[in-house]
Amino acid sequence: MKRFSEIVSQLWSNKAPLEEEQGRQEIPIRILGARGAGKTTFLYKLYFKYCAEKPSTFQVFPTESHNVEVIPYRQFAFQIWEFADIGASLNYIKDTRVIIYMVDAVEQSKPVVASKARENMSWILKTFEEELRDAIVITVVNKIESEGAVDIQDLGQQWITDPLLTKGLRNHQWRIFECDAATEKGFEKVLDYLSQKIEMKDALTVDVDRSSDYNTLGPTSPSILPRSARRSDFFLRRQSDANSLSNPHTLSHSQSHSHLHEITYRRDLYPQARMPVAPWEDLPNPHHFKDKEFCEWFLQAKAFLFFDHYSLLRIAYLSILQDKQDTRRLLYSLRTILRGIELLEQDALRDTGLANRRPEDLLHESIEYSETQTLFWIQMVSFALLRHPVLDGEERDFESFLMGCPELWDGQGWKKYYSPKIYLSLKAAQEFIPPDRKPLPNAFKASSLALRGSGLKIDYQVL
Ligand SMILES: Nc1nc2c(ncn2[C@@H]2O[C@H](COP(=O)(O)OP(=O)(O)OP(=O)(O)O)[C@@H](O)[C@H]2O)c(=O)[nH]1
Ligand SMILES: [Mg+2]
Repeated sequence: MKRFSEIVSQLWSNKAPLEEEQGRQEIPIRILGARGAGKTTFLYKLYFKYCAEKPSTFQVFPTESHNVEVIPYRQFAFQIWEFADIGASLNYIKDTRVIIYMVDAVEQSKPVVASKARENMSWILKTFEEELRDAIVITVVNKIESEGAVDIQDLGQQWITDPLLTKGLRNHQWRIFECDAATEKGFEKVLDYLSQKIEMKDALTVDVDRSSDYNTLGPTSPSILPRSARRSDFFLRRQSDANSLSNPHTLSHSQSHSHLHEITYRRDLYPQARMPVAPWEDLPNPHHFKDKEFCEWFLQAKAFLFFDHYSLLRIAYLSILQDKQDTRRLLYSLRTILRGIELLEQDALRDTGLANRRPEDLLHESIEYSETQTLFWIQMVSFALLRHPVLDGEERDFESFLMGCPELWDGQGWKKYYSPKIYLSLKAAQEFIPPDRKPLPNAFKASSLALRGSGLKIDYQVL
């Protein structure tokens, strides 16, 4: 094993003594990737950051076979190996806990290079499926600060829509990270993520007592919990908080989503849905957005940390106020976003090994997708706007609007109009069903009203 640090250890007096590595749990990590991706630079930038003073000149040469260093980080000693190419790594893949697949962000803009990387990764995952069963697999997009670098969201999208890769990654909680080894940007995110994952896996597999008690896991795995999802806001309860075992919507939840997932929309009409590829904790909390940002983010169907009743009312309000609202697009974005959140939740649950339970702490406040429920709330907001119209020239943000409409705060308000049997049914999730208890308050024709905010153009009969 060639340890660069052993060769140069005489040169720097404050190199971390080997004893410091002792007492830490050693974690084998393999960095794979095409030549020139920056694997050696990444390793030695880490080494100089955490183990030794950086020399005045630091030059990397193409790796002949492999390099390895031990980087102390938190309670771990990351034993990081990087290889010249895949061939050089084959004998070492089976004994690793982490695979980092590194790609060059600039090179990835070339379709041939990008597809080669995906092909290589698929091959590794398939060939070493058994050996890598418990490994953490991540992709690191290096040189992200360079001109011509790809957007990692786009790259992530390519990876998760590649059928072979998706198959290979299905048993891994794969994530994509960006970094720039030249400037050391993004290093901590990668190391923090790995530390956290390893900590969680160890807690589940080694300490049986702890793994059986979710509460003891909580503090050790903060990032999987949608912490910012637990709002302290005074209004609005979870729309589906009436869910219980006898709730037909709950029972048909997975079925309902899988069906909805099959609904196809004309992609040329709408921006392509972006599935969440960032680490869970990086997703934005919708309550932190200003109205305009929130609307833009939503209409691009980009992932949120959660999407609650409050967010639904908000997008309804903002889109009604826009002259060219497009309800189909709204439904499309909402469906995509909620599906993304559902996938993240499953991921988080799988991380905790508690897939068969829904521990209280993991419950976020996201609504579930339902066409009837969405259109019902759009209609309620529309009605509220009739009663509290926004005058031309008046700027009223959603928060102020909502403050004046307490009737919207209660997520259970639908019960006056619908029986739970209808409102929570699978059919209602898939298509709009008119209320069975009493008619919607403003079942008007959009063209018959001149007030701003009343021009809801929904192509549903009831409207
Ligand atoms: N601009 C920029 N250049 C980088 C970055 N990381 C590495 N490089 C450069 O990319 C080139 C290749 O880097 P290496 O670290 O040798 O890449 P490698 O993956 O180890 O390559 P092989 O050993 O040949 O497999 C070198 O010239 C590095 O200086 C980065 O983040 N930004
Ligand atoms: Mg190298």
